[in-house]
Amino acid sequence: MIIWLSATVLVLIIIQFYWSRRHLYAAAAKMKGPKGLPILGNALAFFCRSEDILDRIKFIFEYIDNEPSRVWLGPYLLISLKNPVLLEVKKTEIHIKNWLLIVVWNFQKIMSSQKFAYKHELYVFLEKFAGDGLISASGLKPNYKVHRRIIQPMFDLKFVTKAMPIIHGHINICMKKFSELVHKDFFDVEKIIGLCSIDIIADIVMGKKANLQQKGNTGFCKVKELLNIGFTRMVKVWLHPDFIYNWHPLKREQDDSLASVKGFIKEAIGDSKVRRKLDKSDDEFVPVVDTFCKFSDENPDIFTEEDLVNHLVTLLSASEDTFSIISSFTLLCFGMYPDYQNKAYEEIKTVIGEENRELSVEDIYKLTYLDMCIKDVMRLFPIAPVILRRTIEDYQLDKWVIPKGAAIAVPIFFLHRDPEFWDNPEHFHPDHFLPDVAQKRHPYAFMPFSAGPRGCIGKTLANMEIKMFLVNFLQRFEVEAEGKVPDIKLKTDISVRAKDGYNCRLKLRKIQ
Ligand code: HEM
Repeated sequence: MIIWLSATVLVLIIIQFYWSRRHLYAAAAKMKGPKGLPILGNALAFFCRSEDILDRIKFIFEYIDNEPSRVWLGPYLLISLKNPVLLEVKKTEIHIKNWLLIVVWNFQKIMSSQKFAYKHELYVFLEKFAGDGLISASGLKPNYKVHRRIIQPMFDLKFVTKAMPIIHGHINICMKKFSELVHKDFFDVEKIIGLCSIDIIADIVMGKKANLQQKGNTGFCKVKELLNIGFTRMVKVWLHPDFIYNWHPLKREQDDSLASVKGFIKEAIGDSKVRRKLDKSDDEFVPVVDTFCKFSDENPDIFTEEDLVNHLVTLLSASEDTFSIISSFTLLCFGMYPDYQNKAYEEIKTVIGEENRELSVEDIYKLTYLDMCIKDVMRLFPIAPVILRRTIEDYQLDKWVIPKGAAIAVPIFFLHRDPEFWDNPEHFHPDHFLPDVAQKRHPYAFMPFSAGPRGCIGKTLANMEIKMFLVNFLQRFEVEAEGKVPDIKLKTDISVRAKDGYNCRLKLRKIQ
């Protein structure tokens, strides 16, 4: 009797579950997409080693053409919008006002619309350690917008300009490390740049001297590990239920990494309290942690102690290795395509000269060819291969319905290599960004920093760091690498990376 009753209850629960989601199934049935299994959908594609996840994402998305297409990740419906025109939905509104018929072309852009500025439920696995930090916050709670409005201006050009001498100091140390490796065998440049990247972020965001370039990697704080664990959990649906995950070795790793990160942050907050008691002139650089702590002290209701920690975890994770990954990929590309490297160097020689000196914002803005090179690197190797937005109401998109509760998946990696928008999609080809060529391209065909209200707040800082690094590097060294871009094997955790490292060989530049 009890078995019969339990079975009936279970069946009723399953029916109720499917019935409540019928609008998702109806919408998905009208879309193309890879075949999946009942319940699991396409989730088993990710039953693989972590380093093969990008290949599996590629495998799934290669099925997908320019129409909205569906992928089921267990119970989650992801709708891929690969066509940038669909990311910018044209909707006609007709109003009758004072007997006049007014037709309004309302360009409701998915990427730039507040209506689509909500992160999908899958980000909850990042929220587990970064709480309502900007990257993981769904955006549904009112404090998201308030916090974004407070934090975004903290990374403006004024902040970056003041940070430039500090960044320059760390890059100088990095150059000394590179000069020890000149004319040696191939080595992974990211191992050197990565430490410089952490030294910079520890200094300008956390107000701490990590000195990893001098001391070597001493474990620092395990923020990268945390992000990777969160990402693994996002894509592997069998790790979603807490009762399974809590027994998995990743949970212990997560607890251990979180303790290390929070310990580091608490220390930085303590140091900040001491530092803020000292008098400072207005021109002096103020690390982000001090601005945060001051704001939190003055507005404890808006910016609680918990918010403070969550935002610092987020900023550390967003900035710890983004600079080093893009700079390393750029060196790899320059090594593989020496003509472009020479052209970038010639521009630096003309604009800045051959002398190593502190750079100004104006210097950096004049380096238009270098800018084109970096953009093409970010096209080929976007940090985030796919981003997910949540739909909060049914949305009619041409003949399709994007149902409430589905995720809009924006496959940035695939947009960036779509032959419809790029002449030479699989190769490093800075001419993709010649002004007259770029002008003709759809703006959403290139989104390395995402776009709109959930776009990256660290864009100016990242661009400046990368360019400062490359100017200093190219003034001193020539880089060589084997193969061409299609030979670089890629993987992704939270960021796209080179599977086999960024192996380059250095020569001292001959100054003519
Ligand atoms: C080359 C370097 C960088 C790239 C390519 C990059 C790219 C991105 C992308 C694609 C997103 C959207 C993520 C999503 O929607 O899931 C994002 C968001 C974000 N980035 Fe960056 N980022 C870079 C550097 C930085 C740096 C240095 C910082 C810190 C200062 C930073 C802070 C953030 C934050 C806080 C968000 C979340 C914004 C929000 O949702 O309100 N990023 N970034």
